[in-house]
Amino acid sequence: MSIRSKLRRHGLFDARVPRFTSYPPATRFTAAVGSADYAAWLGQVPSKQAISLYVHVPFCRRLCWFCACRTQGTKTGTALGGYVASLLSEAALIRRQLPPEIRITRLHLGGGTPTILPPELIDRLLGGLDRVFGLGALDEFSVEIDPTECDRERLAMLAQYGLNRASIGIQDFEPRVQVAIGRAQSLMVTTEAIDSLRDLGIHAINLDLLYGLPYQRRDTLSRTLDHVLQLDPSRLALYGYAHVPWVSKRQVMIPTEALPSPEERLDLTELAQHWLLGAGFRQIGIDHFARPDDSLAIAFNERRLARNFQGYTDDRAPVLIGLGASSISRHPAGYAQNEPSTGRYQARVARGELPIARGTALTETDLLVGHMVESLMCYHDLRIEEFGASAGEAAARAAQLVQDFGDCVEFDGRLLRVKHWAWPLTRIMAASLGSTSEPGQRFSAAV
Ligand SMILES: C=Cc1c2[nH]c(c1C)Cc1[nH]c(c(CCC(=O)O)c1C)Cc1[nH]c(c(C)c1CCC(=O)O)Cc1[nH]c(c(C)c1C=C)C2
Ligand SMILES: C[C@H]1O[C@@H](n2cnc3c(N)ncnc32)[C@H](O)[C@@H]1O
Ligand code: MET
Ligand code: SF4
Repeated sequence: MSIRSKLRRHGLFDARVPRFTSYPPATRFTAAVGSADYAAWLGQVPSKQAISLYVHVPFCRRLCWFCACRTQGTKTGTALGGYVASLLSEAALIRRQLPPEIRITRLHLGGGTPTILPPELIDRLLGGLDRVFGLGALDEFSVEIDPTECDRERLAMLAQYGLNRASIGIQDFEPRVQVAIGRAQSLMVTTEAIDSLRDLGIHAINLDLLYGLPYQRRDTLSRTLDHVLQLDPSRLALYGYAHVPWVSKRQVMIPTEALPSPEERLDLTELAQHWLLGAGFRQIGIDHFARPDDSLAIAFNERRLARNFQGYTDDRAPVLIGLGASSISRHPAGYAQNEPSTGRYQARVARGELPIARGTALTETDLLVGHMVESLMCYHDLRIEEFGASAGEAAARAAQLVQDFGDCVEFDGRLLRVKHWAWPLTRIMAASLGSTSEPGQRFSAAV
């Protein structure tokens, strides 16, 4: 049987599965977790704990039609000052629940478009966060950047606060694809943004690409990859376009008749993998690539990788505090998500409430399955000894994987490895480890 037929038999071309940026996935969060639970979790953070901060800026000057991120358009930017004030109030509310001595080791500004903030608001936000939490112990400070919505002044302000990694949205350079996804972005404006970053001493540069976009074909993707390699990033994310108009209404603008088929999507991702591996990148998990000297590649080699809401990370801090509308926080006890609506988020903060809308507490089983999902998504393998006291249960679940995916895996009782040809099935395998497919839940395509 051909590899394609085997992948088809295991459902690759029709399954819909979570992207597993968390386990349980965000679609399983409920109102059972609220502000009181979150306050209790903050109170349990040990003194001097390493903490990561994520700050969500849900505003964009443009609203690209393909985008499934939580964001809203703003022409004038009048809402930005009030939003930054809410972020700082929320930070103060959180700080009160934490022990006196904490260590913020990572800061990530995401969105949306954080670089929509003018320099004085960047200064107010970062100065404020520094006063509330202390940013003196940061080992990584990263920002998501839209090259069409940033300039030297804003980047220089970020650099003053220690910016040392940037993640730049590209998606695709082909003009016809850009028109179809409502996102015009020239190679020149992208190059200028990257040059400015390098001038400021920021050399850790990640670029985001998508496969599976309308009108994207092998020849167009090859041209995009050619441009991308000339930009010489240290890391690349190659996400599969998730067409989920029930999550993101503006995706109704996407011409669905021009979308590649699932089989063509597999072709496109294989083509890109081939190019990137040939250009000296290492593959990280299901959709990332890194230069061998990039911290993600090093973490992969040392088995220190983790999943987070940005995809992959070498950040192992056990506590992630998310600030801003729709942000998710992670504690050893569970996940808590803020109000997704910016208005409700700001109103609750103004009332002095931790603005939690929903979440999930983690059971022992969630922790084990989450750890197994993370291992499959990071390494395409499971090392049973890594599951410690739960090793017996992990081995039983691995045996179930062998039952369901026998030809795709090798298992000797201690190590389960997904065979290389079967890597595209990783999300499907991960989904089979736990109960994530509640009725009516509509995830993105598996390929
Ligand atoms: C960084 C970009 C993206 C994030 N999520 C998505 C993108 C493109 C896309 C996405 N999010 C969800 C789905 C559907 C389910 C799935 O296929 O896994 C897709 C395609 C679900 C989802 N993700 C988050 C939440 C809260 C949900 C539930 C649905 C909803 O709220 O509408 C969390 C989350 N994901 C991202 C961020 C930044 C984020 C919260 C801060 C990244
Ligand atoms: C933060 C990153 O998330 C990715 N992104 C945004 N929207 C989607 C989607 N619908 N499907 C897949 N990835 C998406 C983009 O690559 C962006 O740069
Ligand atoms: N908003 C930026 C861009 O589109 C960052 C990635 S999308 C969250 O380029
Ligand atoms: S891709 Fe970036 S700029 Fe475009 S709508 Fe999404 S968050 Fe905004």
